[in-house]
Amino acid sequence: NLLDAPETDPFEVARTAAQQIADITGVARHDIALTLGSGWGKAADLIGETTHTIPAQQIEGFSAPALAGHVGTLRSVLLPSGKRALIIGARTHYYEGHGVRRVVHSVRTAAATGATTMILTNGAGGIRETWTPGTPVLISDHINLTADSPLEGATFIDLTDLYSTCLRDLARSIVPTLDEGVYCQFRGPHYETPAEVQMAKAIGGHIVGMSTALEAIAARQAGMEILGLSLITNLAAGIQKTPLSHGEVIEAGQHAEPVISALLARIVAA
Ligand SMILES: Nc1nc2[nH]c(I)nc2c(=O)[nH]1
Repeated sequence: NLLDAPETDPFEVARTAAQQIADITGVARHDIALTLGSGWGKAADLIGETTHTIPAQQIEGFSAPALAGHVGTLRSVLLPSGKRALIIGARTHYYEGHGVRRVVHSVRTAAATGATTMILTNGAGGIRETWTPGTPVLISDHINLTADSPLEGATFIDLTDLYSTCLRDLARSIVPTLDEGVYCQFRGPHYETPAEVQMAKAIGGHIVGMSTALEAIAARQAGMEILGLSLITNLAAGIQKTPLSHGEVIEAGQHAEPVISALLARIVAA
């Protein structure tokens, strides 16, 4: 993959990818982009009319998906407002070991298509006991525990209000019961030990996951306004008394799907 070569300019690859998307879809500019994580896949069908579905590996810099439950496609969706949404169903996770450039390529590509709003969704573990599996929560801030960054060189970027207060207020105006929390991105692919979950809690985290933080930093670098949403599919290790199972996680996501997809559709329509 082009992005693996150090001398490659990742923004050049994103511009190429964006041009390919424009050529294939005939859509010169997309206004909003959404990355749909575990449990959020149905939202694409509810937010508007999909006019084009592109296998992600056809686009420069994207690779085939590594995880069951994730589809490797890019979709152009016509919203009722006439605006265009780019739906990224081809997330690369940091734990795949392809490097941080590949993790954030989809965000950089979305920005290059013209999108100014980035909605990042994921499936995650909850530290708050009140969040039963299937609960969607707004991300208010993040703690990046990957010890990595998508930024290269002396690019000092401010991350204040990274998860737009304005967009969170909008989401809450639609669903007042929406809670929020601080998202901790771990490297994975292992889930946290109970001690690590207690550490995350002690440092101010409420949600544990393996995505999103690095993507949000890249979205801020691209000047996008960001909304983050986690679907709590399990209580984090040690918070619940039984061991975690990937099957349980997928099942909780599928169960919550219609509810959270409708929520996302209403936020996008607003
Ligand atoms: N790190 C981490 N990632 C997750 N993704 C999902 I779905 N559940 C979890 C979890 O409990 N921990």
